[in-house]
Amino acid sequence: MSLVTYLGFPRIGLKRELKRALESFWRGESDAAALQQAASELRLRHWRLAQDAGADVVPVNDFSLYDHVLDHAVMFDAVPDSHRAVLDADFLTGYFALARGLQKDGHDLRALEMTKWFDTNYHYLVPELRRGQTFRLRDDKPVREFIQARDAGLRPRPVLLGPVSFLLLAKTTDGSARLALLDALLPCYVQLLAALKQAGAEWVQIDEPFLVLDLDEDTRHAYEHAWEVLSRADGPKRLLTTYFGALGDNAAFAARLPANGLHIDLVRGPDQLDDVLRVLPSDRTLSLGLADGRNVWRADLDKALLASQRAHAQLPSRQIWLSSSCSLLHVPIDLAPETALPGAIRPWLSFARQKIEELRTIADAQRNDAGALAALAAARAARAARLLSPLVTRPGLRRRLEALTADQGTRKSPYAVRAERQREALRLPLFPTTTIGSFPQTRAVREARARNRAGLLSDADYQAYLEKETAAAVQTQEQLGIDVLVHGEFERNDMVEYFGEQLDGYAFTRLGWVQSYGSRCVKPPIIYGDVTRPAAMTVQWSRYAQSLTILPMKGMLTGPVTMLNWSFVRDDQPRADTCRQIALALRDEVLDLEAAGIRIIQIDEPALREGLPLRRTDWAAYLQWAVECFRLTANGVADETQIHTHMCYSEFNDIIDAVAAMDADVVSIETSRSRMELLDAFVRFRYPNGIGPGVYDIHSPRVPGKAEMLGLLRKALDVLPAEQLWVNPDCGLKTRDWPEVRTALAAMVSAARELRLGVEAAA
Ligand SMILES: Nc1nc2c(c(=O)[nH]1)N[C@@H](CNc1ccc(C(=O)N[C@@H](CCC(=O)N[C@@H](CCC(=O)N[C@@H](CCC(=O)O)C(=O)O)C(=O)O)C(=O)O)cc1)CN2
Ligand code: MET
Ligand SMILES: [Zn+2]
Repeated sequence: MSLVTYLGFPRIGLKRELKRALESFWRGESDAAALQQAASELRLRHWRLAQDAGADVVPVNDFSLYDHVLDHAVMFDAVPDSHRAVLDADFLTGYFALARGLQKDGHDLRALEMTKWFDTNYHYLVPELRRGQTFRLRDDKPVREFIQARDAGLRPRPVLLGPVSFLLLAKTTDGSARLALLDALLPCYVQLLAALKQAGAEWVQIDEPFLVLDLDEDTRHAYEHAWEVLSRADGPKRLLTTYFGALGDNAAFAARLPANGLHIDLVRGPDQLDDVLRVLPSDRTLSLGLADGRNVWRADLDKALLASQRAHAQLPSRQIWLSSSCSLLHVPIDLAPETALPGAIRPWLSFARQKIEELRTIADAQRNDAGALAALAAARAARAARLLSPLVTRPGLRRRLEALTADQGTRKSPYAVRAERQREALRLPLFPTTTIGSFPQTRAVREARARNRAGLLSDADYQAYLEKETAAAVQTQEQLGIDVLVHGEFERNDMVEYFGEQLDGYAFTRLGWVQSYGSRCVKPPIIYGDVTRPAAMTVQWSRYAQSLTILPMKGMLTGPVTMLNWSFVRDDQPRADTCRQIALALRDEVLDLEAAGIRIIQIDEPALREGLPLRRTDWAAYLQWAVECFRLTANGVADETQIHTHMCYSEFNDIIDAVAAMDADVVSIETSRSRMELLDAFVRFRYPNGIGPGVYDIHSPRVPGKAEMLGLLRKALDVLPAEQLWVNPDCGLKTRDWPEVRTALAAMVSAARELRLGVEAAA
């Protein structure tokens, strides 16, 4: 008999109920009790939904008010000293101060750094530790959520982030070794496991995703030691959970760690089942990650059934669990309300709820349940229809891809020649100022779009409204004295979804929200077929904005790699092939913008680094095609046309050659939170092209002053030639308000002007 379960569920709610509850609490419009009530209802609703879909056991403590890594840091009291007093005085105030900063009532607390959760578009908060850090169990959230589910009649399994993964996700502020803190941390886990057992937990799920990465000796020792200590605790049975890849060379090692069960990801690592069956001690439960927690396609149930049968045959006396590959956090909740999806495509898809139903089908098919066998046949037919569907292929595009030549990805002249031509054509001052693209997406802008979608605002009136906003943004930038303008992106719901909506081969959802960080969500569009561009997508807006000013107006596009990494991607061909198709569509857009008189074109690639494979052996191949795709998009233009790219959230040391190979004329990066640390990679590499290191942290409502920005720019000038330096914020300004933006940009422009005066005086 197989038991059906999953590793975690989306938290935000089908209608983003958690977002609304959080934002209303932050605005002071509702109190803590209302927020906790909303959270409690969401948890219960999601457990019941999973149970109704066929789950036998539901995870608990997968829920979080903001982020699960932050929850663990707070639970172990691993918070900066500066924040502890507020946390002691009022839990939620302290918790959100860590997540978002706190500038109120005499406090000036910064937020913890935010970074990518492995290779996903989810962001977690980075715990800050130091040598000699002490830990104590200051909260029992996993126990409370266990009790809530238990009392509601469910069979709950608490989820914890494992001790080694927790430390590896953290950073130390003094550069000391994180894993040296293991012995200080482990007693918290031992105490917590005892409390969970006492509350009645039979199993606990302990996530150790780092086991699918390359491990050094120290980390292996840490794993052995930690799991040895956990095995001696008087706690529930321990499921060692791995996901986001195959265990690979860590398979035997992970299988032998003292746990009672092992979970493996059979979507990212379909070939690892036999390896694991060979090395897994016979007393272990095996949890099979069969339903894809990272994508939205219906599973190949025949294949999944076979895997499950193979596991049963090899481990006849053992329990086999059928589960999701990873947490379902990264997929939308339910397909049922997506009535607007094309009828031909809907049957191909499976969201969180449907994935649990699929697992139920596999379990029931094993005992030849008639309903399950019928469902299996239906799933088989749907998959076959998808693979054969004429909607998926465009022969014309295939021919165009085959005819591609290398020179299409290469600029006509080398950078030095282009830079000279661009200097003549654009006549920009030294230290040119610009912004990254978006201006505030105010409630009014989003409401106008929602009303237009609902048919309450005509297309003409919506268009006029957007033109008015764009014109006002252009005027504001001119008044502020910015050198290279942007149109503001008011017409875009999101930098990926907006393009997806205009490309063929893409479908999009109404409620397919996926959490990106805290209360912020995205609706990743779904690439189901060959991607082509039926018509120009941005030319009208760029041309309109350029018509309002004599200053250069930047065209603004999302790059092919980011379009790929932030969409749900078809799984019937290599990702590289899909990326090349998007690159060709965007190349046409770039050339259309150039033909429309746009002299500077920015192609954003914030997700290029995020897509880097988790294993080093796979890096080169990925970077090869990712860079090739960017070049195919960007490099068809004349020497005089200036290509910018933008990357935020990037650690550049690993990819600096690739960034250089992209050969953009200017790259803007996020550097303000790290006080220009991220610039190091460019300096060490002697990166030759233009660089705009961000001087304004746009993730915080805090407004930096001129002196602060000047300080950052001088730091950059210490290591870079003046001709290379651009002046810009870290990223787009869509999440900010206008008053903050005006003040900050005015300060940014005067910082750049002062810098120019300094250079002239020195000359
Ligand atoms: N895809 C993607 N990934 C990314 C980023 C990004 O910009 N896009 N940026 C980085 C950080 N991540 C972010 C992710 C989301 C948001 C964000 O602001 N999201 C918005 C939603 C954006 C959106 O889709 N907006 C729609 C829908 C807006 C909406 O809620 N409308 C209301 C009505 C209007 C109202 O009353 O507010 C409704 O439909 O009910 C629109 O503008 O049309 C949010 O959560 O609030 C910001 C940063 C990394 N990853
Ligand atoms: N052009 C985009 C913007 O300004 C780039 C965002 S990168 C996450 O919003
Ligand atoms: Zn950005």
